[in-house]
Amino acid sequence: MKSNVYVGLKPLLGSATIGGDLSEDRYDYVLHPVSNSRYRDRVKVALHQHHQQPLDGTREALTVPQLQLQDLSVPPKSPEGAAPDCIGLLASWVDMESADVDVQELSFQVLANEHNYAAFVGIKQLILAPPKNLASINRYALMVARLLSLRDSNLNCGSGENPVLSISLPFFEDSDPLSTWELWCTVRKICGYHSNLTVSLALPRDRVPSYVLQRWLAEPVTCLLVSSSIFATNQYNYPVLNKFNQQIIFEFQKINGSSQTKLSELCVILHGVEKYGFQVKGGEVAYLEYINYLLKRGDKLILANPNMHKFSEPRLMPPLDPFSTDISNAVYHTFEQDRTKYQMYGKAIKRALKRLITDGIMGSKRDSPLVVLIAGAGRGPLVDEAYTAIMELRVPHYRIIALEKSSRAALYLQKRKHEYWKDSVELVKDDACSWRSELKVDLCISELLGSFGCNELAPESLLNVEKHSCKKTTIFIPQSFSSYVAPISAPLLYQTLTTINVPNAFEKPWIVHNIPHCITSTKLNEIWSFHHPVAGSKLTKSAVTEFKIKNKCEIHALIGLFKATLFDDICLSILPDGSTVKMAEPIKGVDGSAGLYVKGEHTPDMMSWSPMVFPLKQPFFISDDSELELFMTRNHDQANHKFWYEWSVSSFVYLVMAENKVRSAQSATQGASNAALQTTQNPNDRFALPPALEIHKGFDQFQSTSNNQPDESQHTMSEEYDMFENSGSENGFMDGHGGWKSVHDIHGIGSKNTPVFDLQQSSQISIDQSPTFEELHVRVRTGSTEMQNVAGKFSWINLR
Ligand SMILES: C[S@@+](CC[C@H](N)C(=O)[O-])C[C@H]1O[C@@H](n2cnc3c(N)ncnc32)[C@H](O)[C@@H]1O
Repeated sequence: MKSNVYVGLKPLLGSATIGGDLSEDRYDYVLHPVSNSRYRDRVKVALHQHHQQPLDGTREALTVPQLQLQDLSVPPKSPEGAAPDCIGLLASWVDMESADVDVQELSFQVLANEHNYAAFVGIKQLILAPPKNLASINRYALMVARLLSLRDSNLNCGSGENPVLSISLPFFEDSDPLSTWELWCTVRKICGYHSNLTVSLALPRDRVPSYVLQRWLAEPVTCLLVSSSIFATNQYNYPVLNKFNQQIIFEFQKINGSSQTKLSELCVILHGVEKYGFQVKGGEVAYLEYINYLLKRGDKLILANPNMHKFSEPRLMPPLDPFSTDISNAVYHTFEQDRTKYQMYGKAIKRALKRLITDGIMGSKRDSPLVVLIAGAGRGPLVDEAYTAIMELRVPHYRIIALEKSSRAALYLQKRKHEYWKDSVELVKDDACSWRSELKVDLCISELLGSFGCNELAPESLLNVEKHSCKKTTIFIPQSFSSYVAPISAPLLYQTLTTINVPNAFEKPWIVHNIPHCITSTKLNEIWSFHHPVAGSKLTKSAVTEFKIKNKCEIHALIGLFKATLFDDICLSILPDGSTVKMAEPIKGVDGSAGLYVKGEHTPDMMSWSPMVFPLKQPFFISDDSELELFMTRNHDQANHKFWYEWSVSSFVYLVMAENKVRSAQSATQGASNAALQTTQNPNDRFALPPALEIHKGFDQFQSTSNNQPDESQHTMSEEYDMFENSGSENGFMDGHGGWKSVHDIHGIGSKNTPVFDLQQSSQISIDQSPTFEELHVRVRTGSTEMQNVAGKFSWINLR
């Protein structure tokens, strides 16, 4: 197990280069601009000369000079150097979003030169300044995409591994806490979810809403930028971080870089320490010592808590199919490590046996023995639990039958029978689906549960036993189990599925182990459940379920989870702790009242099941205050011996309209196949609209209505030079507000050209609510995905 969290420093601009300053050796990384002001000046001259050429056919293409040794802030490293590794800062004085094609080209060439140099000398990561203007975000993103595509040419000419490009952004903005995430989402989408594109976040000055933190935890964050200005001092005048920033670092530490495909590490980068270092006890180095202390404390906590540790690699696996294939020995071995699961089973078995005794099903002087069946015994751990319980309860007359279809697992059962069970367990090597016996079972124990509950076909497997070998009083362990779903944002999952060498990977369910994801709905929904005996109930299910989505998000998949009631109140659950769960049917509380909502709780320390996901072929963007409707099926096709799932989602928004407007809207949408307009006059049967109705415009909408394009014909020389003049020196962090300040300071962007993403101005439209007409709530479909795995074409289990 390895921690992949490191500490870096951005030294004062113009201070010694790598290895020159001893204090830098205490860091894992130093952050340096790739080129210096000399290069900027040379580029400036080149542009000037270009513009002085006559505007006729003789004008030569703009060519930016190559980097010279004197232009470099990061000189080529000698291999024997013990200096810390370098993270490069790309030039922030270029204008990636310029409408002037010359400036655009110049900007690209500068960044490309820096990028190619970084690739050549082996710099693993380059940090890019944020976009300056939301209205021209497409130009920014396309420039990033162009830089990322340098990859192929570099690799072809043997220039070494291309560096990761990391866009620096504030954690959030007060006016719209997800606006910086949305910006990132737009850029990475345009860049095709490139695996070399990551984000570096400036730790905030103010508390982050938890949904924003959750969102970022699933994104490929490679650096946390920590300005010395956000530190407070403790009673001894040492620099310390606020609790919420400590929490942010800890949460990212738990992720341990596993949200990225390339670097798989996180660097906490301190900057500006020279500004306040003299004011705090311990000086500049006290900041580093404090971050090291936080990371050590975090590591200890993580290692002490098995539920927390994410120090193992993220993995994507096809779900196990113990129904139609045999499980490998290694998988059995892994199952058997989970003591918690067997302890829960042991408890449930003991309690069920006691119930059978008190109910008189088996009296001490009974002639017929108590019959316990373990259906799908594997290598025997549940037989152990049953045997131990029977011994402890001194059941005088019993039969234990271990039924297993795998002949290899049966070999282990045979060995165990002689060594541990004193030959008092009967072994049957057979398939539960066809097993016939004269016996009637009192207690039927099985563990045929998948991560989605029913996906390992427990209902199908036990049907025959229920029909032929059970009686009315038979107790089943588990008694019942339910499947739960929720939409998730999981960029790494999407990236992995686009590159994985599996045909139709998006049409199949997967098991995700340690792949960071964020549940984007307010609740998880129970979708269906099975109660043993299942005979008489339908094994095919079809469900429509709705989720409320409060905050804009991009959905990559549906997560599937389960909870099983083993016996009474003894449960196994992989629902996330603290989640709110909406049940399919109201359930009775202890006070007798019925409710739809319960709190989810993961069985502590249980590790056997990782979540299942049903991927979406395309990332699905959903705006604030939307509803997501999931359609899902579980298909048991007896005639064709085939089992499969199908799924698709649609998004809706609710509008409040005056009655006459609804009528005109309805006629406008008539015949439109992808738009559904439904009205309801009862606002309580759908989730409530915001009290003062507003339509929160999404980022895309802003782009399409923006009129901010500069008039290219009015381009002047003075504008060209602004690009160079605005690259002022670092300002104190204390004198700025908002998260952008910290990001700008990292790049030395002066206050004069502060990018203004005035989302407030553009994000809301008020609707006149004067109550002239009766208000109607209108449900408008805003998007739909394709139905996936139709008819089990790509993913199915053979029922034969
Ligand atoms: C998920 S494993 C659990 C095994 C055991 N409880 C453990 O913890 O190792 C399910 C077991 O049931 C067996 N199994 C699945 N379907 C079966 C069937 N129809 N008949 C008999 N055994 C079955 C599999 O071979 C496998 O050994």
